[in-house]
Amino acid sequence: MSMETHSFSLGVRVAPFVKRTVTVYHVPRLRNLNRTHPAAQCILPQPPLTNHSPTLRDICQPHVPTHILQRMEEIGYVMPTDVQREALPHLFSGRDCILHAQTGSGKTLTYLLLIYSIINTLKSSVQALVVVPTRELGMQVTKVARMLAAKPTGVDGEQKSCTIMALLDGGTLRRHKSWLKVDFIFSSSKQVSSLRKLLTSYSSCNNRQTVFASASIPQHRRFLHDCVQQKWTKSDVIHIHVSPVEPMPSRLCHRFIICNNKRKLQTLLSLIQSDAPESGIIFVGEQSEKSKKAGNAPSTDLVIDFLKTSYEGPLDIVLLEDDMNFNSRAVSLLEVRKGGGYLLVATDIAARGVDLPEMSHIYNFDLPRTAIDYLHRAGRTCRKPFSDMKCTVTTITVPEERFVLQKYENELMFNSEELIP
Ligand SMILES: Nc1ncnc2c1ncn2[C@@H]1O[C@H](COP(=O)(O)OP(=O)(O)OP(=O)(O)O)[C@@H](O)[C@H]1O
Repeated sequence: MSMETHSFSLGVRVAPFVKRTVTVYHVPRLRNLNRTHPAAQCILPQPPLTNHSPTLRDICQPHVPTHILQRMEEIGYVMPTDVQREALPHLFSGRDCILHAQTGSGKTLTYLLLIYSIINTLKSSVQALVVVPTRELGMQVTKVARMLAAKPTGVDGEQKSCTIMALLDGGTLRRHKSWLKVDFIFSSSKQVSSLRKLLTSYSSCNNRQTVFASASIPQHRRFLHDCVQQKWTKSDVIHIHVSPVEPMPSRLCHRFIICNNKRKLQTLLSLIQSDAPESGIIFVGEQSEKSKKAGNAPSTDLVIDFLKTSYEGPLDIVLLEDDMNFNSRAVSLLEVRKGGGYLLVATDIAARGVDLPEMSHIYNFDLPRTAIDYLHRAGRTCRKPFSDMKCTVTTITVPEERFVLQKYENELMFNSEELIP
């Protein structure tokens, strides 16, 4: 099972007695499934919003504390996105769910509203656990959770806001230290086995509510079957699949440009100069072990050095890659979140759920390794629900790789427009 998951613990002050625990796995990539389990139910999209559509408050009112609803509306969350409208009633009913919806569609708020509908901040023990693949994501989900938990403006009532603690890199819960280490994408068997333990030994699917949230579940029926067979979820788990025929937002414009390897850097510069983006992410492939052994500089350094000497535009150039230590990565993300124009040169660590709503341009300097990686990189843009902001993903490819991009187009059902250099 190759899974990436979101993991951070809501360290709220709660009592040993727990009404219901919630465990959420924001899992951007799940193993393929071939069979539908009879008990599992698949929910397909409902009709689009009309002016009589329920607001988030209408959907959440009986379940989520008023002060959280007030904060939610203060932040600007008024109308539900499709996944929120479809998933929340099932989540509030206590059902295990697999939330399968596009990147940037609001899955984080969906499971946080469920968590706030359940935890009791006057009692002390851990009542909810969110598992994410990288520290950046853990901090991001923590930030949204803290925003929702803050006391609404002008409310003096007794309602105690809860303390949100991100347990990153081991955290204080000793017995769970092994799997609270955040900062790896569950790909190796060792990492996946610690996740299996989390799913099956540290707690049972019968004494918790389990939610998987993902923008990509290739052959999702098989994953659904595994969930029930391996007792990761209860047998009546619901698979909520929003926009099943459109894995990526329709307002995303895909482009590609063919050039030889020697011209890639210059081609990137010309693209940035002609697009003049307000901000952009330039995804670069991770350096292979062979290239490291040969003492070559990583592609990220080559791109950064080239842009620092050749790019004369107004945007700051920022680096975010796996090999950086956590503090340097946190500084880079802080830099980018400050707003203002920037070009973020990044490896795929920035492709997992990082939320930069103003991002409009994505450049694949190196081709993503898989179609799912393409989807998650592309998903770093088009992150403003209800907005018609035009967003583009441009892939720079050498002639012999064109067929790979075509394969991704077929798998993810999109078309790319060719730019002539
Ligand atoms: N109901 C809403 N109304 C307006 N904006 C929303 C709403 N729900 C979420 N958002 C915003 O949409 C953006 C994307 O939300 P979020 O990060 O939860 O998406 P996601 O589905 O988890 O994406 P990914 O699959 O990439 O992790 C965020 O900036 C969030 O603030």
